[in-house]
Amino acid sequence: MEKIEVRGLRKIYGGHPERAIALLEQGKSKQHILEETGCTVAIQEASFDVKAGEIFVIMGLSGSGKSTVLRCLNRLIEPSAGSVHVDGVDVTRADRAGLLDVRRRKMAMVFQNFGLLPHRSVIRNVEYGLEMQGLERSASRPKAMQALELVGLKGYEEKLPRELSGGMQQRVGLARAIATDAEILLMDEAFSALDPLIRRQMQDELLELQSRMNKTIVFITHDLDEALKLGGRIVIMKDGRIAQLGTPEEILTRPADDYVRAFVEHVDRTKVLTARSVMRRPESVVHPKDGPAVAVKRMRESGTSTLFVTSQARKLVGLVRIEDALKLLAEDKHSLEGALVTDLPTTSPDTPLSKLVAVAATTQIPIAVVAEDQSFLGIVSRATLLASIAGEQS
Ligand SMILES: Nc1ncnc2c1ncn2[C@@H]1O[C@H](COP(=O)(O)OP(=O)(O)OP(=O)(O)O)[C@@H](O)[C@H]1O
Repeated sequence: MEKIEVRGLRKIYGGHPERAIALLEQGKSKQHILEETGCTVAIQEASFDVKAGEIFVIMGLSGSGKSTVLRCLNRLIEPSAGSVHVDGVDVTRADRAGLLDVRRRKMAMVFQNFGLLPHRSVIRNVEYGLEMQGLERSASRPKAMQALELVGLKGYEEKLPRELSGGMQQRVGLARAIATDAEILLMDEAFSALDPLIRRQMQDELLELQSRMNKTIVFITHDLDEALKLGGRIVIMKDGRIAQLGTPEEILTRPADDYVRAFVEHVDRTKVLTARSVMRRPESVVHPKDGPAVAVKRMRESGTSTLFVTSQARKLVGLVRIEDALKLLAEDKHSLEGALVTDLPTTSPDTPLSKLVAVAATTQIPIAVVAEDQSFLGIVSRATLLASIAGEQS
Protein backbone atom coordinates (compact mmCIF):
# COMPACT_ATOMS: atom_id res chain seq x y z
CA MET A 1 0.00 0.00 0.00
CA GLU A 2 1.36 3.39 -0.98
CA LYS A 3 1.07 6.46 1.22
CA ILE A 4 -1.22 8.26 -1.22
CA GLU A 5 -3.09 6.55 -4.04
CA VAL A 6 -4.89 8.71 -6.58
CA ARG A 7 -7.15 7.01 -9.11
CA GLY A 8 -9.13 8.52 -11.97
CA LEU A 9 -9.10 11.97 -10.43
CA ARG A 10 -11.09 14.59 -12.32
CA LYS A 11 -12.05 18.14 -11.58
CA ILE A 12 -14.43 20.20 -13.59
CA TYR A 13 -15.20 23.76 -12.52
CA GLY A 14 -18.64 25.04 -13.46
CA GLY A 15 -22.30 24.19 -13.34
CA HIS A 16 -22.61 20.95 -15.30
CA PRO A 17 -19.76 18.63 -14.46
CA GLU A 18 -21.73 15.52 -15.57
CA ARG A 19 -22.10 16.87 -19.09
CA ALA A 20 -18.48 17.88 -19.17
CA ILE A 21 -17.41 14.41 -18.00
CA ALA A 22 -19.57 12.77 -20.66
CA LEU A 23 -17.90 14.93 -23.31
CA LEU A 24 -14.48 14.16 -21.85
CA GLU A 25 -15.23 10.47 -22.19
CA GLN A 26 -16.08 11.06 -25.83
CA GLY A 27 -12.57 12.42 -26.18
CA LYS A 28 -13.58 16.06 -26.58
CA SER A 29 -10.98 18.76 -25.87
CA LYS A 30 -10.92 21.19 -22.94
CA GLN A 31 -11.66 24.01 -25.33
CA HIS A 32 -14.61 22.22 -26.92
CA ILE A 33 -16.05 21.42 -23.47
CA LEU A 34 -15.67 25.02 -22.35
CA GLU A 35 -17.51 26.28 -25.41
CA GLU A 36 -20.18 23.61 -25.18
CA THR A 37 -20.89 23.66 -21.42
CA GLY A 38 -19.13 26.68 -19.92
CA CYS A 39 -17.19 24.30 -17.67
CA THR A 40 -13.42 24.44 -17.17
CA VAL A 41 -11.74 21.05 -17.16
CA ALA A 42 -8.96 21.52 -14.58
CA ILE A 43 -8.05 17.81 -14.27
CA GLN A 44 -8.94 15.59 -17.22
CA GLU A 45 -7.65 12.47 -15.53
CA ALA A 46 -4.90 11.82 -13.04
CA SER A 47 -3.83 8.56 -11.43
CA PHE A 48 -0.62 8.19 -9.47
CA ASP A 49 0.85 6.87 -6.24
CA VAL A 50 3.04 8.72 -3.78
CA LYS A 51 5.38 6.51 -1.79
CA ALA A 52 6.06 7.01 1.90
CA GLY A 53 9.16 9.13 2.45
CA GLU A 54 9.57 10.48 -1.07
CA ILE A 55 9.53 14.02 -2.39
CA PHE A 56 6.95 13.82 -5.14
CA VAL A 57 6.93 16.86 -7.38
CA ILE A 58 3.97 17.96 -9.46
CA MET A 59 5.24 20.26 -12.13
CA GLY A 60 3.64 22.06 -15.03
CA LEU A 61 2.96 25.43 -16.53
CA SER A 62 0.41 27.85 -15.15
CA GLY A 63 -3.09 26.46 -15.59
CA SER A 64 -1.98 22.85 -16.08
CA GLY A 65 -3.91 21.80 -12.96
CA LYS A 66 -1.18 21.34 -10.34
CA SER A 67 -2.84 23.31 -7.54
CA THR A 68 -6.15 21.63 -8.20
CA VAL A 69 -4.56 18.19 -7.92
CA LEU A 70 -2.82 19.14 -4.67
CA ARG A 71 -6.00 20.56 -3.16
CA CYS A 72 -7.98 17.48 -4.14
CA LEU A 73 -5.60 15.42 -1.96
CA ASN A 74 -6.98 17.00 1.21
CA ARG A 75 -10.27 18.02 -0.40
CA LEU A 76 -9.75 21.72 -0.06
CA ILE A 77 -11.15 21.29 -3.54
CA GLU A 78 -13.86 18.67 -4.02
CA PRO A 79 -12.94 16.27 -6.86
CA SER A 80 -15.60 15.73 -9.55
CA ALA A 81 -14.65 12.06 -9.89
CA GLY A 82 -12.05 9.57 -8.76
CA SER A 83 -10.60 8.54 -5.43
CA VAL A 84 -7.77 9.60 -3.14
CA HIS A 85 -6.60 7.06 -0.57
CA VAL A 86 -4.29 8.17 2.22
CA ASP A 87 -2.85 5.28 4.19
CA GLY A 88 -5.56 3.13 2.66
CA VAL A 89 -8.45 5.38 3.73
CA ASP A 90 -10.54 6.95 0.99
CA VAL A 91 -10.44 10.69 1.66
CA THR A 92 -13.09 11.32 -0.98
CA ARG A 93 -15.60 9.35 1.11
CA ALA A 94 -14.61 10.73 4.50
CA ASP A 95 -17.29 12.56 6.45
CA ARG A 96 -16.67 16.03 7.84
CA ALA A 97 -15.07 14.82 11.05
CA GLY A 98 -12.86 12.33 9.21
CA LEU A 99 -11.78 14.98 6.78
CA LEU A 100 -10.89 17.48 9.50
CA ASP A 101 -8.82 14.80 11.12
CA VAL A 102 -6.94 14.11 7.87
CA ARG A 103 -6.26 17.82 7.40
CA ARG A 104 -5.12 18.39 10.97
CA ARG A 105 -3.12 15.26 11.63
CA LYS A 106 -2.14 13.57 8.39
CA MET A 107 -1.38 16.41 6.03
CA ALA A 108 0.02 19.84 6.63
CA MET A 109 0.19 22.50 3.96
CA VAL A 110 2.88 25.07 3.20
CA PHE A 111 1.75 27.94 1.00
CA GLN A 112 3.51 30.16 -1.53
CA ASN A 113 2.63 33.37 0.31
CA PHE A 114 3.62 31.73 3.61
CA GLY A 115 0.08 31.91 5.06
CA LEU A 116 1.21 33.47 8.33
CA LEU A 117 -1.03 35.34 10.73
CA PRO A 118 0.45 38.88 10.74
CA HIS A 119 -0.41 39.82 14.33
CA ARG A 120 0.86 36.65 15.90
CA SER A 121 4.47 36.20 16.91
CA VAL A 122 6.60 33.59 15.15
CA ILE A 123 6.12 31.02 17.90
CA ARG A 124 2.38 31.66 18.07
CA ASN A 125 2.20 31.12 14.31
CA VAL A 126 3.93 27.78 14.66
CA GLU A 127 1.59 26.87 17.52
CA TYR A 128 -1.42 27.63 15.37
CA GLY A 129 -1.51 24.21 13.71
CA LEU A 130 -1.18 22.55 17.09
CA GLU A 131 -4.03 24.61 18.49
CA MET A 132 -6.11 23.32 15.61
CA GLN A 133 -5.23 19.82 16.75
CA GLY A 134 -6.64 20.73 20.15
CA LEU A 135 -3.32 20.75 21.98
CA GLU A 136 -2.91 22.76 25.21
CA ARG A 137 -0.33 25.53 25.19
CA SER A 138 1.82 23.61 27.67
CA ALA A 139 2.08 20.73 25.21
CA SER A 140 2.36 22.80 22.05
CA ARG A 141 5.13 25.17 23.17
CA PRO A 142 7.93 22.55 23.31
CA LYS A 143 6.84 21.11 19.95
CA ALA A 144 6.79 24.56 18.36
CA MET A 145 10.21 25.39 19.80
CA GLN A 146 11.62 22.16 18.47
CA ALA A 147 10.24 22.83 14.97
CA LEU A 148 11.65 26.38 14.98
CA GLU A 149 15.03 25.03 15.96
CA LEU A 150 14.86 22.47 13.17
CA VAL A 151 14.36 25.20 10.56
CA GLY A 152 17.10 27.38 12.09
CA LEU A 153 14.90 30.07 13.66
CA LYS A 154 15.80 29.68 17.30
CA GLY A 155 15.90 33.12 18.90
CA TYR A 156 13.20 34.59 16.64
CA GLU A 157 10.24 33.24 18.62
CA GLU A 158 8.81 36.60 19.65
CA LYS A 159 9.28 38.44 16.36
CA LEU A 160 6.35 39.28 14.14
CA PRO A 161 6.31 37.86 10.60
CA ARG A 162 6.86 41.30 9.03
CA GLU A 163 10.14 41.63 10.95
CA LEU A 164 11.51 38.61 9.06
CA SER A 165 12.83 38.24 5.51
CA GLY A 166 10.85 36.22 2.97
CA GLY A 167 13.05 33.17 3.41
CA MET A 168 12.65 33.31 7.17
CA GLN A 169 8.89 33.72 6.89
CA GLN A 170 8.73 30.62 4.75
CA ARG A 171 10.77 28.77 7.36
CA VAL A 172 8.06 29.70 9.87
CA GLY A 173 5.48 28.26 7.47
CA LEU A 174 7.56 25.11 7.22
CA ALA A 175 8.02 24.91 11.00
CA ARG A 176 4.27 25.21 11.49
CA ALA A 177 3.71 22.27 9.15
CA ILE A 178 6.47 20.18 10.73
CA ALA A 179 5.31 20.89 14.30
CA THR A 180 1.99 19.15 13.67
CA ASP A 181 3.80 15.83 13.23
CA ALA A 182 1.81 15.33 10.03
CA GLU A 183 3.46 12.60 7.98
CA ILE A 184 2.55 14.31 4.73
CA LEU A 185 3.56 17.84 3.74
CA LEU A 186 1.74 19.47 0.84
CA MET A 187 3.90 22.29 -0.46
CA ASP A 188 2.26 24.62 -2.96
CA GLU A 189 4.88 26.65 -4.85
CA ALA A 190 6.40 27.06 -1.41
CA PHE A 191 9.61 28.70 -2.62
CA SER A 192 8.31 30.55 -5.67
CA ALA A 193 7.99 33.92 -3.92
CA LEU A 194 11.63 33.93 -2.82
CA ASP A 195 14.67 35.51 -4.47
CA PRO A 196 16.62 33.02 -6.60
CA LEU A 197 19.52 32.76 -4.17
CA ILE A 198 17.33 32.31 -1.09
CA ARG A 199 15.19 29.92 -3.07
CA ARG A 200 18.13 27.64 -3.84
CA GLN A 201 19.18 27.83 -0.22
CA MET A 202 15.69 26.79 0.91
CA GLN A 203 15.75 23.89 -1.56
CA ASP A 204 19.03 22.68 -0.05
CA GLU A 205 17.64 23.08 3.44
CA LEU A 206 14.50 21.16 2.57
CA LEU A 207 16.57 18.27 1.19
CA GLU A 208 18.71 18.30 4.31
CA LEU A 209 15.69 18.48 6.61
CA GLN A 210 13.97 15.70 4.70
CA SER A 211 16.96 13.41 5.16
CA ARG A 212 16.33 13.73 8.90
CA MET A 213 12.51 13.92 8.97
CA ASN A 214 11.58 11.41 6.32
CA LYS A 215 8.15 12.91 5.62
CA THR A 216 6.14 12.25 2.52
CA ILE A 217 6.23 15.49 0.58
CA VAL A 218 4.09 16.50 -2.37
CA PHE A 219 5.69 19.61 -3.82
CA ILE A 220 4.21 21.76 -6.54
CA THR A 221 6.34 23.93 -8.76
CA HIS A 222 6.34 25.43 -12.23
CA ASP A 223 10.14 25.55 -12.18
CA LEU A 224 11.83 22.61 -13.88
CA ASP A 225 15.19 23.10 -12.19
CA GLU A 226 13.48 23.06 -8.81
CA ALA A 227 11.53 19.93 -9.79
CA LEU A 228 14.68 18.13 -10.93
CA LYS A 229 16.58 19.11 -7.82
CA LEU A 230 13.95 18.19 -5.25
CA GLY A 231 11.95 15.42 -6.87
CA GLY A 232 12.59 11.77 -6.20
CA ARG A 233 9.88 11.39 -8.80
CA ILE A 234 8.19 14.05 -10.87
CA VAL A 235 4.82 14.30 -12.54
CA ILE A 236 4.73 16.61 -15.51
CA MET A 237 1.23 17.94 -16.09
CA LYS A 238 -0.15 19.35 -19.28
CA ASP A 239 -3.75 20.51 -19.76
CA GLY A 240 -5.00 18.63 -16.72
CA ARG A 241 -3.33 15.37 -17.66
CA ILE A 242 -0.15 13.62 -16.65
CA ALA A 243 2.27 13.94 -19.55
CA GLN A 244 4.92 11.89 -17.76
CA LEU A 245 5.69 10.43 -14.35
CA GLY A 246 9.26 9.41 -13.65
CA THR A 247 12.52 10.08 -11.88
CA PRO A 248 14.45 13.18 -12.97
CA GLU A 249 16.82 10.93 -14.88
CA GLU A 250 14.00 9.12 -16.68
CA ILE A 251 12.40 12.40 -17.66
CA LEU A 252 15.66 13.76 -19.01
CA THR A 253 16.81 10.63 -20.78
CA ARG A 254 13.47 9.23 -21.92
CA PRO A 255 10.95 12.06 -22.35
CA ALA A 256 7.52 10.55 -23.00
CA ASP A 257 6.52 12.92 -25.78
CA ASP A 258 7.48 16.05 -27.69
CA TYR A 259 5.99 18.26 -25.00
CA VAL A 260 8.24 16.86 -22.28
CA ARG A 261 11.19 16.77 -24.68
CA ALA A 262 10.79 20.47 -25.45
CA PHE A 263 10.46 21.15 -21.74
CA VAL A 264 13.71 19.48 -20.75
CA GLU A 265 15.70 20.57 -23.78
CA HIS A 266 17.62 23.36 -22.08
CA VAL A 267 18.31 21.71 -18.75
CA ASP A 268 21.90 21.44 -17.63
CA ARG A 269 21.98 17.65 -17.83
CA THR A 270 25.37 17.31 -16.18
CA LYS A 271 23.90 18.40 -12.84
CA VAL A 272 20.99 15.96 -12.92
CA LEU A 273 22.29 12.88 -14.69
CA THR A 274 24.52 10.62 -12.69
CA ALA A 275 27.00 7.86 -13.45
CA ARG A 276 24.21 5.33 -12.88
CA SER A 277 22.09 6.71 -15.68
CA VAL A 278 24.81 6.63 -18.34
CA MET A 279 26.95 3.65 -17.33
CA ARG A 280 27.07 0.58 -19.50
CA ARG A 281 27.73 -3.00 -18.58
CA PRO A 282 31.14 -3.90 -19.99
CA GLU A 283 31.00 -6.44 -22.82
CA SER A 284 32.90 -8.87 -20.68
CA VAL A 285 35.07 -9.12 -17.61
CA VAL A 286 37.64 -11.63 -16.50
CA HIS A 287 38.40 -13.25 -13.14
CA PRO A 288 42.01 -13.20 -11.86
CA LYS A 289 42.30 -16.97 -12.08
CA ASP A 290 41.17 -17.02 -15.73
CA GLY A 291 44.69 -16.17 -16.85
CA PRO A 292 46.12 -14.22 -19.81
CA ALA A 293 44.89 -16.56 -22.57
CA VAL A 294 41.25 -16.06 -21.58
CA ALA A 295 41.81 -12.34 -21.16
CA VAL A 296 43.30 -11.97 -24.65
CA LYS A 297 40.51 -14.04 -26.18
CA ARG A 298 37.80 -11.92 -24.49
CA MET A 299 39.44 -8.68 -25.60
CA ARG A 300 39.68 -9.92 -29.17
CA GLU A 301 36.03 -11.02 -29.13
CA SER A 302 34.82 -7.69 -27.83
CA GLY A 303 37.27 -5.61 -29.83
CA THR A 304 38.62 -3.78 -26.79
CA SER A 305 42.17 -3.19 -25.67
CA THR A 306 41.42 -3.27 -21.95
CA LEU A 307 39.42 -5.59 -19.73
CA PHE A 308 38.18 -5.14 -16.19
CA VAL A 309 39.07 -7.83 -13.73
CA THR A 310 36.54 -8.76 -11.06
CA SER A 311 36.44 -11.31 -8.26
CA GLN A 312 33.94 -14.18 -8.26
CA ALA A 313 31.77 -11.94 -6.04
CA ARG A 314 31.87 -9.24 -8.78
CA LYS A 315 34.09 -6.89 -6.80
CA LEU A 316 36.42 -4.77 -8.88
CA VAL A 317 39.99 -6.06 -8.70
CA GLY A 318 41.65 -4.06 -11.46
CA LEU A 319 42.18 -3.81 -15.16
CA VAL A 320 44.41 -5.54 -17.68
CA ARG A 321 45.67 -4.10 -20.99
CA ILE A 322 46.00 -6.25 -24.08
CA GLU A 323 49.72 -5.60 -24.54
CA ASP A 324 50.45 -6.70 -20.97
CA ALA A 325 48.25 -9.78 -21.31
CA LEU A 326 50.04 -10.71 -24.57
CA LYS A 327 53.39 -10.30 -22.83
CA LEU A 328 52.31 -12.67 -20.04
CA LEU A 329 51.15 -15.11 -22.68
CA ALA A 330 54.51 -14.95 -24.47
CA GLU A 331 56.25 -15.57 -21.15
CA ASP A 332 54.00 -18.59 -20.66
CA LYS A 333 52.53 -17.19 -17.44
CA HIS A 334 49.21 -18.56 -16.22
CA SER A 335 48.18 -15.77 -13.88
CA LEU A 336 47.13 -12.21 -14.63
CA GLU A 337 48.80 -11.04 -11.46
CA GLY A 338 51.84 -9.43 -13.09
CA ALA A 339 49.69 -7.32 -15.46
CA LEU A 340 47.01 -6.07 -13.09
CA VAL A 341 46.52 -2.31 -12.99
CA THR A 342 44.83 -1.61 -9.67
CA ASP A 343 45.09 2.17 -9.49
CA LEU A 344 41.94 2.91 -11.50
CA PRO A 345 39.61 5.87 -11.85
CA THR A 346 36.43 4.81 -10.07
CA THR A 347 33.25 6.60 -9.17
CA SER A 348 30.06 6.02 -7.17
CA PRO A 349 26.82 5.56 -9.13
CA ASP A 350 25.41 8.80 -7.69
CA THR A 351 28.19 11.05 -8.98
CA PRO A 352 26.77 13.76 -11.27
CA LEU A 353 28.18 13.96 -14.77
CA SER A 354 29.59 17.41 -14.07
CA LYS A 355 32.04 15.74 -11.68
CA LEU A 356 32.68 12.76 -13.96
CA VAL A 357 33.87 15.10 -16.69
CA ALA A 358 36.72 16.16 -14.44
CA VAL A 359 37.68 12.54 -13.79
CA ALA A 360 37.45 11.64 -17.49
CA ALA A 361 39.85 14.44 -18.34
CA THR A 362 42.61 12.72 -16.38
CA THR A 363 42.40 9.27 -17.95
CA GLN A 364 42.16 7.39 -21.23
CA ILE A 365 40.53 4.29 -19.77
CA PRO A 366 36.81 4.10 -18.98
CA ILE A 367 35.76 5.07 -15.46
CA ALA A 368 34.61 2.11 -13.38
CA VAL A 369 31.38 2.63 -11.45
CA VAL A 370 31.53 0.80 -8.14
CA ALA A 371 29.10 0.49 -5.24
CA GLU A 372 30.17 1.22 -1.67
CA ASP A 373 31.18 -2.42 -1.16
CA GLN A 374 33.37 -2.21 -4.32
CA SER A 375 30.90 -4.25 -6.41
CA PHE A 376 31.53 -3.51 -10.06
CA LEU A 377 28.39 -1.94 -11.56
CA GLY A 378 29.48 -0.69 -14.97
CA ILE A 379 31.70 1.62 -16.95
CA VAL A 380 31.46 5.14 -18.28
CA SER A 381 33.62 5.75 -21.32
CA ARG A 382 34.61 9.17 -22.49
CA ALA A 383 32.45 8.76 -25.60
CA THR A 384 29.37 7.80 -23.56
CA LEU A 385 29.93 10.75 -21.31
CA LEU A 386 30.16 13.22 -24.17
CA ALA A 387 27.10 11.78 -25.89
CA SER A 388 25.07 11.95 -22.68
CA ILE A 389 26.01 15.55 -22.07
CA ALA A 390 25.08 16.42 -25.63
CA GLY A 391 21.64 14.95 -24.94
CA GLU A 392 21.69 11.97 -27.26
CA GLN A 393 19.04 9.56 -26.09
CA SER A 394 19.91 5.99 -25.35
N1 LIG B 1 -12.10 28.11 -8.71
C1 LIG B 1 -11.98 27.95 -10.01
N2 LIG B 1 -13.04 28.16 -10.83
C2 LIG B 1 -12.96 27.98 -12.15
N3 LIG B 1 -11.84 27.58 -12.79
C3 LIG B 1 -10.74 27.36 -12.05
C4 LIG B 1 -10.75 27.54 -10.62
N4 LIG B 1 -9.52 27.23 -10.16
C5 LIG B 1 -8.77 26.89 -11.22
N5 LIG B 1 -9.50 26.95 -12.36
C6 LIG B 1 -9.03 26.61 -13.72
O1 LIG B 1 -8.58 25.28 -13.69
C7 LIG B 1 -7.40 25.11 -14.48
C8 LIG B 1 -6.26 24.56 -13.60
O2 LIG B 1 -5.92 25.50 -12.62
P1 LIG B 1 -4.84 25.26 -11.50
O3 LIG B 1 -4.83 26.45 -10.61
O4 LIG B 1 -5.04 23.94 -10.87
O5 LIG B 1 -3.51 25.20 -12.35
P2 LIG B 1 -2.01 25.39 -11.89
O6 LIG B 1 -1.23 24.50 -12.76
O7 LIG B 1 -1.91 25.22 -10.43
O8 LIG B 1 -1.72 26.89 -12.28
P3 LIG B 1 -0.99 28.04 -11.47
O9 LIG B 1 0.45 27.65 -11.40
O10 LIG B 1 -1.24 29.26 -12.31
O11 LIG B 1 -1.67 28.09 -10.12
C9 LIG B 1 -7.12 26.47 -15.08
O12 LIG B 1 -7.67 26.49 -16.37
C10 LIG B 1 -7.85 27.43 -14.16
O13 LIG B 1 -8.25 28.57 -14.84
